[in-house]
Amino acid sequence: MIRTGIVGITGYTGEELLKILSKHPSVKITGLYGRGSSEERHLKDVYPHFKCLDLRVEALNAKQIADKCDVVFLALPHAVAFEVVPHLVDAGVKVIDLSADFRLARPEVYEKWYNVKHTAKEYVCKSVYGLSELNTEKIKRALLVANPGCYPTTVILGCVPAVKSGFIDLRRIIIDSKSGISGAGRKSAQTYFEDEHPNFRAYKIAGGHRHVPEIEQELSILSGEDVTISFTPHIMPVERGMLSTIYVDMKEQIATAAIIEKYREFYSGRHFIKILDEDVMPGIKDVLNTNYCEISMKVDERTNRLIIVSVIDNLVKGASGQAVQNMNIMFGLPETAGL
Ligand SMILES: NC(=O)C1=CN([C@@H]2O[C@H](COP(=O)(O)OP(=O)(O)OC[C@H]3O[C@@H](n4cnc5c(N)ncnc54)[C@H](OP(=O)(O)O)[C@@H]3O)[C@@H](O)[C@H]2O)C=CC1
Ligand SMILES: CC(=O)N[C@@H](CCC(=O)OP(=O)(O)O)C(=O)O
Repeated sequence: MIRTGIVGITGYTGEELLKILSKHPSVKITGLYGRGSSEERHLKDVYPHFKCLDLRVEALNAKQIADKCDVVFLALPHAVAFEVVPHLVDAGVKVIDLSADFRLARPEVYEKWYNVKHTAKEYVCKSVYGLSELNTEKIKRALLVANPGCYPTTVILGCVPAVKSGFIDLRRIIIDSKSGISGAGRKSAQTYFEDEHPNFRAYKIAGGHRHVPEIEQELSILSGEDVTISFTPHIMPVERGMLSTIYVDMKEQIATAAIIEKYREFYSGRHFIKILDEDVMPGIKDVLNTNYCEISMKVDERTNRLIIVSVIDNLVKGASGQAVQNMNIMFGLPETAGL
């Protein structure tokens, strides 16, 4: 059994990790860590609905975690884990970090977009960007996986076959994404439901969102060319789910059916990616509580633009589910184990 720890258990993604890992056939949960109280608490005092699990929540102590765990999931806000990661990685513990701290290859880019000093720069080059379907071989050998952001997961999976194919303009990709409120973390979600619900609005428009450099970095690596995007995120009035609509200009005329074929070939054998038939549109309900990403597309013949729609559950494929998929890959298990 893989001895597994979750840090940040009181948050949305920590809870989702526990939900998945407590039923995983190859996992024994050996550590749950939170803050708020330096005293150990029973899990059922944090989450009454997990009363069947006889587990305790402890205060974070990097050295103790390393002794008790083979793998640790970090479900903490950005910049909180800088002190923990080096300790765990140096002790040979595998780490899957759900924050953005190790996603951007250049620490100066991270510092600019996250407005915080990167204090574990030497670990950035040791990390692998954990988009499971695209970096499988590197993830197999990784000690530190930087789990992708939720918006980047829908967007990159939705457009990478087109981006790699050479038939689209890589400087004019327009992305319009909508996220359930859990994407903002538990405290912001509570504030939203108290003050705003059921509002629907855009935010951080015109290149203002920190997922812009992450998406551009990965699409540029995958295509071998500089990719530029326009990205507009929205909050939608549901707890979870994410839908991205991606508009790309085509350099030649290609029929929708031929593009769908290319996508199916690209993702052949990848269990969690479903390329839908022409004119079948995915909705967030179709993927809720699952690790699937469903993708649909159609060519707008009037404008010669390809329009792609990609949906996930932000807490599963967009965070904790993909993190477990990465753990499965790292430990040589079937990718679908526990999922
Ligand atoms: N929610 C989502 O859809 C996605 C989230 N992510 C990323 O995953 C990470 C976790 O997100 P999420 O679960 O939504 O966040 P939450 O805000 O719901 O949870 C954050 C967790 O971190 C703990 N925490 C906060 N500050 C500190 C601190 N200074 N020291 C120690 N612990 C702290 C919180 O404890 P306490 O309860 O005591 O405040 C809580 O357990 C973030 O980096 C997020 O950006 C990535 C993809 C999608
Ligand atoms: C709805 C909402 O507010 N979403 C968050 C997504 C942030 C997130 O999850 O950030 P990382 O994936 O980079 O950790 C936001 O836009 O800031």
